[in-house]
Amino acid sequence: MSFVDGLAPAKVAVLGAGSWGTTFAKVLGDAAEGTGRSIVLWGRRQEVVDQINNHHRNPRYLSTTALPVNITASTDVREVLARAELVVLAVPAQTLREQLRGWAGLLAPDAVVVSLMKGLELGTDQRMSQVIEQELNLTPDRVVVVSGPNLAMEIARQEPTASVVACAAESTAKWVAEVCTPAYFRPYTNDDVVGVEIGGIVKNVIALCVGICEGQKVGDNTKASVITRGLAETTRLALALGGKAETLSGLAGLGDLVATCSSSLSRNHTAGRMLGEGLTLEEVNNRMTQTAEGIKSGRAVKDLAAKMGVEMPITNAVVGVLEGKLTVDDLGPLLLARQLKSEGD
Ligand SMILES: NC(=O)C1=CN([C@@H]2O[C@H](COP(=O)(O)OP(=O)(O)OC[C@H]3O[C@@H](n4cnc5c(N)ncnc54)[C@H](O)[C@@H]3O)[C@@H](O)[C@H]2O)C=CC1
Ligand SMILES: O=C(CO)COP(=O)(O)O
Repeated sequence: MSFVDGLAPAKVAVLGAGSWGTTFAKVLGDAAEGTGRSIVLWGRRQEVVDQINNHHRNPRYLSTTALPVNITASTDVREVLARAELVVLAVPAQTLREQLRGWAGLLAPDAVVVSLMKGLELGTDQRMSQVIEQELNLTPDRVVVVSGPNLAMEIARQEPTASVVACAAESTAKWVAEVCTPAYFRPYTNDDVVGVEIGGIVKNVIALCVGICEGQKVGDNTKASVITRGLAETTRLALALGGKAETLSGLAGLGDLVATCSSSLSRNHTAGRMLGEGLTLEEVNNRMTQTAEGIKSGRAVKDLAAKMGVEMPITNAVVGVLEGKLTVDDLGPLLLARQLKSEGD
């Protein structure tokens, strides 16, 4: 198998044909041009799969993007996973464990698994790489996380973007980075899987808060304050879990936080804005057609931080709003009334 012998994979499976799964398949497909490598997408809906196979498009998620011809799709996960040396996972975080239980026996024996997901599992407070290791019985050297300022729509338009490919084993991270490097996408490797995942998870919660600010029509000082203090609490959690501070000041930390908190393309930012405008969470959920991970992961982050003894006031306040214990108008006064402290604490 190629991971073992160092050769690039001949087949890559991407499970999840939503916004990011489809876009990342395009990244892989463009990078594979002229190599003979095939990219096979698994989707749940026959009409999505048919559109990809017959028209090289996924109009449900990426209406204007033409997909490379080396991408095919199927609803048959067995067929998609057969002989795939690299398996990329892009389903909503809270559904991953259950999905993996059905897929576990179908993976090729030496497959490397990549998580594109930015969520924390409710109830267990586990990161997606931990869920993958547990359910597929994989060692950390075969589990990779891709994360960074990666708004799918911009990448689908081939706008220059950098990202992070993280794995405990540098050789695996390099192996994966080499197959996802088309001209418009530049991955950097990193061995800090914890820091990379925590950066991607918590920025969604902070983006909900910045979205709330936007919905309330407060200005840039407030949003910059939330972003900066949001990064401080994200970094505290990552460090407590064994992550590195420099990861959080890199692409998967600050980079993703800035992209998500500033972009109207972000689903978390959009959901926050609607809350800030006065919609209830139920109304927001009814309007969302794509996954906004922060809505559910917020609670898991709060629980994990409490378990680790890490102070996360912005996360706690956002969860208070999501759970109906606080109104959006309570947020500012609550956060500002906290006891004064040193910026570095
Ligand atoms: N869209 C983006 O710009 C980015 C998304 N991500 C992350 O990627 C992950 C996936 O997000 P998107 O593709 O954007 O979401 P999406 O909402 O666009 O697509 C989710 C996909 O999962 C499928 N799905 C929904 N429920 C499912 C279930 N119960 N079992 C199996 N499949 C199910 C949907 O049919 C769809 O194909 C999330 O964790 C997100 O945070 C990360 C970076 C960028
Ligand atoms: O993770 C993302 C950008 O890096 C996408 O953010 P949203 O899930 O909020 O759209």
